[in-house]
Amino acid sequence: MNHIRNFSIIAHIDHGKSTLADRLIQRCGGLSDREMEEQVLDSMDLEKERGITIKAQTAALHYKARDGQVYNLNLIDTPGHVDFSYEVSRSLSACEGALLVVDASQGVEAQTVANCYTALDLGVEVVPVLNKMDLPQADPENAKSEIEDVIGIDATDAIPCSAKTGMGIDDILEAIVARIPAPRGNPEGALRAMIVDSWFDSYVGVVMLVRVVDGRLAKGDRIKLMATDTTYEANQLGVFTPGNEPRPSLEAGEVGYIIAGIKELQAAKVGDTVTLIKQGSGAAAFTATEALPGFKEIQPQVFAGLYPTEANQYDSLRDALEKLKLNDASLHYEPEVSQALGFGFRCGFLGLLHMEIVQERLEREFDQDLITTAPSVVYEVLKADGDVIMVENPSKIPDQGKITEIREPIVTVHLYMPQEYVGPVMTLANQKRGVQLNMAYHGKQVMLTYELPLGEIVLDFFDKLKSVSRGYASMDYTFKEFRPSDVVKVDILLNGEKVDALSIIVHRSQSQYRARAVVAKMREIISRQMFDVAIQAAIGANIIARETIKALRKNVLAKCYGGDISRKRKLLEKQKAGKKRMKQIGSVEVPQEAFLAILQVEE
Ligand SMILES: Nc1nc2c(ncn2[C@@H]2O[C@H](COP(=O)(O)OP(=O)(O)OP(=O)(O)O)[C@@H](O)[C@H]2O)c(=O)[nH]1
Repeated sequence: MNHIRNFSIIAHIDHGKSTLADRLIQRCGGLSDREMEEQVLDSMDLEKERGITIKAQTAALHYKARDGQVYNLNLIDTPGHVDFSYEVSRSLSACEGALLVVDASQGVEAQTVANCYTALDLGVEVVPVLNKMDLPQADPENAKSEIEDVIGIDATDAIPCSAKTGMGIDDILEAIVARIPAPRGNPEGALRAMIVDSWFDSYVGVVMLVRVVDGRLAKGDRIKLMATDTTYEANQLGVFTPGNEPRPSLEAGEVGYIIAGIKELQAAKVGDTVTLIKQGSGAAAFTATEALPGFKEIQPQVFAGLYPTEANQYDSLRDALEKLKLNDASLHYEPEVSQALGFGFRCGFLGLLHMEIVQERLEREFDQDLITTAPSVVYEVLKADGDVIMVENPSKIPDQGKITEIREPIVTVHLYMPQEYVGPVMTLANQKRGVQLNMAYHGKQVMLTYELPLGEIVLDFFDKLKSVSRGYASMDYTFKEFRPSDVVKVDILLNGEKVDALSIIVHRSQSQYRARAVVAKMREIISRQMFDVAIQAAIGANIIARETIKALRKNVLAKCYGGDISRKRKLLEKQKAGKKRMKQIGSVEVPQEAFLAILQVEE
């Protein structure tokens, strides 16, 4: 164990995390120059385009240090967005150290701060690295003082490097060996290995990436997953280099994979503990009695309806969701019927980004044409008859007369920002019905603690936070409780017909304002039809806002004179193409954007 170092890389987008990881892998002999051309660690196309790493991956490196000893360095990749903060905390907890990569020409950026605090909270040793030193505008002194002021760790020994030219790479490897502690844990104890990540492979089933904390696992051992209380046989073990390399066993301190014939990703939950089951005398000593700390059951936070634009595409949407779910345990879905949209699915996501990713993959990889309804959180409703129900779909909230109380989810939010943005961030949090709990200083960095309704956060809080702080503020949040709140359902009516898929839930104090804004936005979005279209918003039977889209006076073809067939055809084709992502509701054509009007309302 003395020769093992487990570390991850914390970096702001574009500061060079992937380039540095590839450089370390290359230096340790894992990659040829040709492979180096392709960045390896970000494997999904989508991730590349968005620049975020969604699936944690790993590489076991062998490094011969200046002391002549060979070390086994395990790089564990971490995802980088607030929706995935639980995964981040699990992958960081599998490490003893983390490289904090800061672009020396840019200085510290907000996104890294929250992850850095997570690492420090977990007792992970943070080693600052100043990247992009080859750039003429690199300013290492400034970057160092920002690390000290903003993050509050000593940056005297920050390592200057260039992932691009290779400068400083050996110094980083030496620092990993010298400054990051070797893993602790009991090699003789009962096996406890934490699932850092898991994914589905169509050939071998579920692959679990684990960090062995105590004990030892050998090929063929029977294992138990403690949270789900299921048992399997560990029929393949190995490490990633970053390609997979089979091993007969995994020892305490190591990071590697287990393949155990698991068919369903839900069985191998991130953060769960793997232990051993053995038969015979003294067998009990191999089975851990206590799981590793930190496991959490991940619940979807945001729900939205996904509907095919064409009714006959329902089966293919279901197949696509099924396939996506194979590799995304946090995606939930169940069939749902909407009067307006027909058959579709109510889906649960970790957050808005996760929702966007799923939607995009369905469209791109599975060729689905979708209508997505506005995202909503889950509400707890106490009905007049004493029943308590959970409601994930605004249109399913019972009529007002049948409700005693609606409780909305409240989260505790930590907001991190440089001092000068405290004012605007507080204003934003107050606007969103936040209650301030605390304010703490870390150097020039401030941490505000608030309680906020999750419903306000999922709408646009993150984007607003970024815009009021010029990108410098960051946040993380955890669920606290359901709390009674004066929220109401606002229905939207098109030509007098209630459209269930357009219902939203808002706080009563904002209902007038938001209803008016949504209706006005929809008037802009829905194009003129052959007849007048009335858009109304109502709470129960009370209409609280109204707009009218005036009928088109001429039809499209009237614009074409005489018999210019080709022009007519072009126009019609254009209309047809424009029909995509539209839904006929009653006699009104409603485009996708109209369903998301609530997201576009400015405060
Ligand atoms: N000049 C210079 N450019 C670098 C260096 N390291 C990385 N880059 C460039 O910076 C950009 C971002 O690098 P990435 O490695 O993709 O950054 P990342 O942090 O992994 O970004 P994401 O994958 O988007 O999170 C790329 O265009 C790299 O070529 C460096 O040391 N010097």
